[in-house]
Amino acid sequence: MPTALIRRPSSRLAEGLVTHIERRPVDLGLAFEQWQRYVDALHDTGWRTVEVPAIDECPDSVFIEDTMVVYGDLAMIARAGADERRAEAEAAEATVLEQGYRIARINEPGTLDGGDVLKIGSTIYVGQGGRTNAAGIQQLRDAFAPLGAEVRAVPVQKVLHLKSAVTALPDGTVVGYEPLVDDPAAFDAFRAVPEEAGAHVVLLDDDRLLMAASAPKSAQLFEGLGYRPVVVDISEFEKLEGCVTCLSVRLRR
Ligand SMILES: NC(=O)NCCC[C@H](N)C(=O)O
Repeated sequence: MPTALIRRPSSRLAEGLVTHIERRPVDLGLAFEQWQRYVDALHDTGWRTVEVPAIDECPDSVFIEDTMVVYGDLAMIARAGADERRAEAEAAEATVLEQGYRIARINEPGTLDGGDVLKIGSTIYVGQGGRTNAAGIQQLRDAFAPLGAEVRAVPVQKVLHLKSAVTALPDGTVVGYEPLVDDPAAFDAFRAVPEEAGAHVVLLDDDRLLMAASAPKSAQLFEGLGYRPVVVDISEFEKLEGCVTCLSVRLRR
Protein backbone atom coordinates (compact mmCIF):
# COMPACT_ATOMS: atom_id res chain seq x y z
CA MET A 1 0.00 0.00 0.00
CA PRO A 2 1.48 3.38 -0.95
CA THR A 3 2.11 5.83 1.89
CA ALA A 4 1.60 9.58 2.07
CA LEU A 5 3.08 11.84 4.73
CA ILE A 6 0.67 14.50 5.94
CA ARG A 7 0.74 17.21 8.61
CA ARG A 8 -2.21 18.62 10.54
CA PRO A 9 -2.67 22.39 9.96
CA SER A 10 -1.27 24.86 12.48
CA SER A 11 -3.78 26.93 14.45
CA ARG A 12 -1.86 29.90 12.97
CA LEU A 13 -2.57 28.78 9.38
CA ALA A 14 -4.22 32.11 8.52
CA GLU A 15 -0.83 33.84 8.99
CA GLY A 16 0.76 31.74 6.23
CA LEU A 17 2.94 33.39 3.59
CA VAL A 18 1.35 34.98 0.53
CA THR A 19 3.62 36.11 -2.32
CA HIS A 20 1.90 36.25 -5.71
CA ILE A 21 -1.75 36.79 -4.74
CA GLU A 22 -3.69 39.16 -2.53
CA ARG A 23 -4.22 38.07 1.07
CA ARG A 24 -7.76 36.89 1.85
CA PRO A 25 -9.04 35.82 5.29
CA VAL A 26 -8.79 32.07 5.96
CA ASP A 27 -11.62 30.23 7.73
CA LEU A 28 -9.67 27.97 10.10
CA GLY A 29 -12.58 25.67 10.94
CA LEU A 30 -13.29 25.12 7.25
CA ALA A 31 -9.58 24.57 6.58
CA PHE A 32 -9.46 21.75 9.15
CA GLU A 33 -12.56 20.17 7.58
CA GLN A 34 -11.08 20.44 4.08
CA TRP A 35 -7.80 18.95 5.28
CA GLN A 36 -9.69 16.01 6.80
CA ARG A 37 -11.55 15.43 3.51
CA TYR A 38 -8.27 15.55 1.62
CA VAL A 39 -6.91 12.85 3.94
CA ASP A 40 -10.14 10.84 3.55
CA ALA A 41 -9.74 11.00 -0.23
CA LEU A 42 -6.28 9.46 0.09
CA HIS A 43 -7.62 6.68 2.32
CA ASP A 44 -10.59 6.05 0.03
CA THR A 45 -8.24 5.51 -2.91
CA GLY A 46 -5.96 3.02 -1.19
CA TRP A 47 -3.34 5.19 0.51
CA ARG A 48 -2.00 4.79 4.01
CA THR A 49 -1.14 8.08 5.70
CA VAL A 50 1.54 8.83 8.27
CA GLU A 51 1.33 12.08 10.22
CA VAL A 52 4.38 14.21 10.77
CA PRO A 53 3.90 15.76 14.24
CA ALA A 54 2.20 19.13 13.88
CA ILE A 55 4.25 22.28 14.48
CA ASP A 56 1.91 24.98 15.65
CA GLU A 57 4.43 27.84 15.50
CA CYS A 58 4.83 27.40 11.71
CA PRO A 59 1.69 28.66 9.92
CA ASP A 60 2.64 27.01 6.59
CA SER A 61 3.58 23.60 8.03
CA VAL A 62 0.50 21.87 6.54
CA PHE A 63 2.26 22.26 3.15
CA ILE A 64 4.41 19.24 4.00
CA GLU A 65 5.49 18.59 0.41
CA ASP A 66 7.93 21.47 0.61
CA THR A 67 10.06 19.78 3.30
CA MET A 68 11.62 17.08 1.11
CA VAL A 69 12.14 15.40 -2.27
CA VAL A 70 11.98 11.60 -2.31
CA TYR A 71 13.42 9.56 -5.17
CA GLY A 72 14.23 5.86 -4.96
CA ASP A 73 15.28 5.10 -1.39
CA LEU A 74 16.65 8.60 -0.74
CA ALA A 75 14.83 11.49 0.97
CA MET A 76 16.53 14.81 0.30
CA ILE A 77 15.53 17.13 3.10
CA ALA A 78 14.85 20.61 1.79
CA ARG A 79 16.18 23.91 3.12
CA ALA A 80 13.21 26.25 2.74
CA GLY A 81 13.62 29.29 0.54
CA ALA A 82 11.59 31.27 3.10
CA ASP A 83 13.34 31.67 6.49
CA GLU A 84 9.97 31.44 8.26
CA ARG A 85 9.62 27.83 7.07
CA ARG A 86 13.07 26.40 7.95
CA ALA A 87 11.93 24.82 11.22
CA GLU A 88 9.43 22.59 9.43
CA ALA A 89 12.03 20.14 8.10
CA GLU A 90 13.32 18.55 11.30
CA ALA A 91 10.29 16.48 12.30
CA ALA A 92 9.59 15.64 8.66
CA GLU A 93 13.11 14.20 8.39
CA ALA A 94 12.59 12.04 11.50
CA THR A 95 9.30 10.71 10.11
CA VAL A 96 10.63 9.79 6.67
CA LEU A 97 13.66 8.14 8.30
CA GLU A 98 11.27 5.96 10.33
CA GLN A 99 9.67 4.93 7.01
CA GLY A 100 13.00 3.40 5.98
CA TYR A 101 14.45 6.08 3.69
CA ARG A 102 18.08 7.21 3.56
CA ILE A 103 18.53 10.89 4.30
CA ALA A 104 20.52 13.64 2.57
CA ARG A 105 20.12 17.36 3.15
CA ILE A 106 20.24 20.57 1.16
CA ASN A 107 22.89 22.66 2.93
CA GLU A 108 23.65 26.38 3.05
CA PRO A 109 23.88 28.31 0.74
CA GLY A 110 21.44 26.05 -1.08
CA THR A 111 17.72 26.60 -0.78
CA LEU A 112 15.03 24.36 -2.21
CA ASP A 113 11.29 23.81 -1.63
CA GLY A 114 9.81 20.42 -2.47
CA GLY A 115 7.05 22.21 -4.40
CA ASP A 116 9.65 23.20 -6.98
CA VAL A 117 10.39 19.60 -7.92
CA LEU A 118 8.40 17.62 -10.49
CA LYS A 119 9.43 14.00 -11.10
CA ILE A 120 8.47 12.24 -14.33
CA GLY A 121 10.04 8.81 -14.46
CA SER A 122 13.76 9.38 -14.06
CA THR A 123 13.57 13.02 -15.15
CA ILE A 124 13.45 15.50 -12.28
CA TYR A 125 12.45 19.05 -13.23
CA VAL A 126 13.42 21.72 -10.72
CA GLY A 127 12.03 25.22 -10.78
CA GLN A 128 14.58 27.91 -10.26
CA GLY A 129 12.82 30.98 -8.95
CA GLY A 130 11.75 32.58 -5.73
CA ARG A 131 12.37 29.67 -3.36
CA THR A 132 14.95 27.40 -5.01
CA ASN A 133 18.42 28.60 -5.95
CA ALA A 134 21.25 27.29 -8.13
CA ALA A 135 23.15 25.79 -5.18
CA GLY A 136 20.04 23.89 -4.12
CA ILE A 137 19.58 22.51 -7.64
CA GLN A 138 23.24 21.47 -7.83
CA GLN A 139 22.97 19.61 -4.52
CA LEU A 140 19.80 17.86 -5.66
CA ARG A 141 21.54 16.80 -8.88
CA ASP A 142 24.57 15.48 -6.97
CA ALA A 143 22.31 13.46 -4.67
CA PHE A 144 20.05 11.90 -7.31
CA ALA A 145 22.37 11.46 -10.30
CA PRO A 146 23.94 8.33 -8.73
CA LEU A 147 20.41 6.87 -8.58
CA GLY A 148 20.02 7.35 -12.33
CA ALA A 149 17.96 10.56 -12.31
CA GLU A 150 18.49 13.47 -14.67
CA VAL A 151 17.89 16.81 -12.94
CA ARG A 152 16.77 19.60 -15.32
CA ALA A 153 16.40 23.20 -14.14
CA VAL A 154 13.50 25.25 -15.53
CA PRO A 155 12.56 28.88 -14.82
CA VAL A 156 9.73 29.80 -12.42
CA GLN A 157 8.90 33.48 -12.09
CA LYS A 158 5.15 33.77 -12.48
CA VAL A 159 4.02 31.59 -9.58
CA LEU A 160 5.32 30.42 -6.20
CA HIS A 161 6.63 26.98 -7.13
CA LEU A 162 7.18 24.89 -10.27
CA LYS A 163 4.26 22.67 -9.26
CA SER A 164 2.03 25.74 -8.89
CA ALA A 165 2.52 26.05 -12.66
CA VAL A 166 2.71 22.45 -13.90
CA THR A 167 2.35 18.82 -12.88
CA ALA A 168 2.18 15.68 -15.03
CA LEU A 169 -0.41 13.09 -16.03
CA PRO A 170 0.34 9.37 -15.59
CA ASP A 171 1.56 9.18 -19.23
CA GLY A 172 4.14 11.91 -18.56
CA THR A 173 2.32 14.75 -20.33
CA VAL A 174 2.99 17.99 -18.47
CA VAL A 175 -0.18 19.99 -17.80
CA GLY A 176 -0.23 23.71 -17.09
CA TYR A 177 -2.29 26.88 -17.32
CA GLU A 178 -0.30 28.61 -20.02
CA PRO A 179 -0.42 32.22 -18.79
CA LEU A 180 1.42 31.07 -15.66
CA VAL A 181 4.00 28.76 -17.26
CA ASP A 182 7.32 30.49 -17.86
CA ASP A 183 8.54 28.15 -20.59
CA PRO A 184 6.15 25.44 -21.87
CA ALA A 185 8.85 24.38 -24.36
CA ALA A 186 11.05 23.23 -21.47
CA PHE A 187 8.96 20.05 -21.27
CA ASP A 188 8.99 17.11 -23.70
CA ALA A 189 5.19 17.04 -23.93
CA PHE A 190 2.97 19.92 -22.78
CA ARG A 191 -0.82 20.24 -22.74
CA ALA A 192 -2.59 23.45 -21.77
CA VAL A 193 -5.48 23.34 -19.28
CA PRO A 194 -8.21 26.00 -18.97
CA GLU A 195 -7.79 26.84 -15.26
CA GLU A 196 -4.93 27.64 -12.95
CA ALA A 197 -5.80 24.84 -10.51
CA GLY A 198 -6.23 22.45 -13.42
CA ALA A 199 -2.44 22.37 -13.53
CA HIS A 200 -2.35 20.59 -10.17
CA VAL A 201 -2.89 16.84 -10.14
CA VAL A 202 -1.78 14.20 -7.65
CA LEU A 203 -1.48 10.76 -9.25
CA LEU A 204 -3.47 8.47 -6.98
CA ASP A 205 -2.93 5.44 -9.21
CA ASP A 206 -2.74 4.69 -12.94
CA ASP A 207 -6.00 6.45 -13.76
CA ARG A 208 -7.24 8.43 -10.77
CA LEU A 209 -6.19 12.06 -10.34
CA LEU A 210 -6.69 14.04 -7.14
CA MET A 211 -7.73 17.58 -8.10
CA ALA A 212 -9.12 20.77 -6.60
CA ALA A 213 -12.81 21.63 -6.95
CA SER A 214 -11.76 24.97 -8.44
CA ALA A 215 -10.85 23.35 -11.77
CA PRO A 216 -14.05 21.72 -13.11
CA LYS A 217 -13.26 22.33 -16.80
CA SER A 218 -9.83 20.78 -16.47
CA ALA A 219 -11.38 17.79 -14.66
CA GLN A 220 -13.68 17.37 -17.67
CA LEU A 221 -10.72 17.58 -20.01
CA PHE A 222 -8.91 14.83 -18.09
CA GLU A 223 -12.06 12.69 -18.06
CA GLY A 224 -12.08 12.99 -21.84
CA LEU A 225 -8.55 11.58 -21.83
CA GLY A 226 -9.74 8.52 -19.91
CA TYR A 227 -8.70 9.56 -16.40
CA ARG A 228 -10.92 9.65 -13.31
CA PRO A 229 -10.73 12.88 -11.30
CA VAL A 230 -11.21 12.66 -7.52
CA VAL A 231 -12.21 16.15 -6.46
CA VAL A 232 -11.62 17.89 -3.12
CA ASP A 233 -12.38 21.48 -2.11
CA ILE A 234 -9.22 23.13 -0.76
CA SER A 235 -10.31 26.78 -1.04
CA GLU A 236 -8.78 27.79 2.31
CA PHE A 237 -5.35 26.45 1.30
CA GLU A 238 -5.58 28.05 -2.14
CA LYS A 239 -5.86 31.41 -0.37
CA LEU A 240 -2.29 30.74 0.83
CA GLU A 241 -1.02 29.63 -2.58
CA GLY A 242 -1.32 25.97 -1.66
CA CYS A 243 -2.61 23.24 -3.98
CA VAL A 244 -3.44 19.54 -3.83
CA THR A 245 0.16 18.45 -4.34
CA CYS A 246 1.61 20.37 -1.40
CA LEU A 247 -0.62 18.85 1.29
CA SER A 248 1.19 15.48 1.22
CA VAL A 249 4.45 13.74 0.34
CA ARG A 250 3.78 10.61 -1.66
CA LEU A 251 6.11 7.70 -0.89
CA ARG A 252 5.74 5.36 -3.81
CA ARG A 253 8.54 2.88 -3.20
N1 LIG B 1 4.24 23.13 -2.64
C1 LIG B 1 3.42 24.16 -2.52
O1 LIG B 1 2.74 24.56 -3.44
N2 LIG B 1 3.41 24.78 -1.34
C2 LIG B 1 2.59 25.88 -1.02
C3 LIG B 1 3.19 26.72 0.05
C4 LIG B 1 2.36 27.91 0.38
C5 LIG B 1 2.91 28.75 1.53
N3 LIG B 1 1.97 29.78 1.85
C6 LIG B 1 4.23 29.38 1.16
O2 LIG B 1 4.25 30.50 0.69
O3 LIG B 1 5.26 28.77 1.38
